[in-house]
Amino acid sequence: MPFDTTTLEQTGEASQPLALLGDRLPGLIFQCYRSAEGAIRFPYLAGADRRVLGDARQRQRLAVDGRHAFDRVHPEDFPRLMVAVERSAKSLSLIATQVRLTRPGGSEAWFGVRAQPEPHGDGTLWHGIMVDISEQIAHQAHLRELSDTDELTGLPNRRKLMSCLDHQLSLSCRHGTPLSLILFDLDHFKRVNDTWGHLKGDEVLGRLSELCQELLRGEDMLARLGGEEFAVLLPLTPKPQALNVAQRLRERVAGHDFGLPRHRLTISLGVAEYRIGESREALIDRADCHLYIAKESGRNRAVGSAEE
Ligand SMILES: Nc1nc2c(ncn2[C@@H]2O[C@H](COP(=O)(O)OP(=O)(O)OP(=O)(O)O)[C@@H](O)[C@H]2O)c(=O)[nH]1
Repeated sequence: MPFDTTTLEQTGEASQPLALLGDRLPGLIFQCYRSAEGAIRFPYLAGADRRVLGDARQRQRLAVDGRHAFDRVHPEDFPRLMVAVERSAKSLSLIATQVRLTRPGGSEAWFGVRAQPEPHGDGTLWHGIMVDISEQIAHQAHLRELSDTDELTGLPNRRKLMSCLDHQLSLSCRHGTPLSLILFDLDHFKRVNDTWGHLKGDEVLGRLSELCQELLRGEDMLARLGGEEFAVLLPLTPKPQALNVAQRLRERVAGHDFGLPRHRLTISLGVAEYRIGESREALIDRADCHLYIAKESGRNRAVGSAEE
């Protein structure tokens, strides 16, 4: 049965309040029809945000050929949206997803999409709603950032390091690329707190973070694990190069004046390169074991193997 686009708008008197509401509704209500051959049309569009799909003329065209509506979807979100549409058409299940759309002026907005499908003629008809959720997405990003950041130093915290480590380990496994981890710890930091006070200790931790950050490449991740313990994740880096980085960090800290009268600060470092297939914990344990050896063998040194 061919799809009649007029029937949806000719629903009699009862449609009058709905049409008024539709214009003012902060969002977008739509019907989307896809034929068995894959042709897409938007026979019904309403709501204040319908303008996201273009001016009146452009929207009228969508009633005949809806492909251009998808030009507004962010390229990163497009495949996910298409998968959701396919799955929904096949199983007649609700589409519930989030996509970025480019408004006609060029600005980008996140929309939450919900659409219920039903078989119609030889194709599928969705009844859907889209709401601008940009503020919620920004708020969520802010909360995520807070939960991933160490308050004192502004560095990524342990939680963030662990999730990046998981990601980098899977890349390393898949592509066989090297990956190294440095764990380091300030030597005798307790003395700093005991002698100059906790506030000065905090200041030292902040300055130490800046110093180390300056030495590292953009793709390396410096994180504070807690207390006076830090980690550096070095993607695409085999152990000899990671040991070089560790030595440079050590020298940089030992040569820096932290403003502590007659006192120089040093760090001890443990370095380990990821062995394809080992667990995250095993890698951390090996780096930690090397750090322990560095401490035991006199501090202010970088250790990359258990034999040292
Ligand atoms: N100021 C400050 N001190 C901290 C913070 N977190 C941990 N510390 C201090 O770091 C010190 C760590 O002491 P220890 O674990 O004995 O280690 P250390 O004195 O550095 O000795 P080694 O690691 O063996 O060289 C303690 O005094 C903690 O109070 C912090 O956020 N701020």
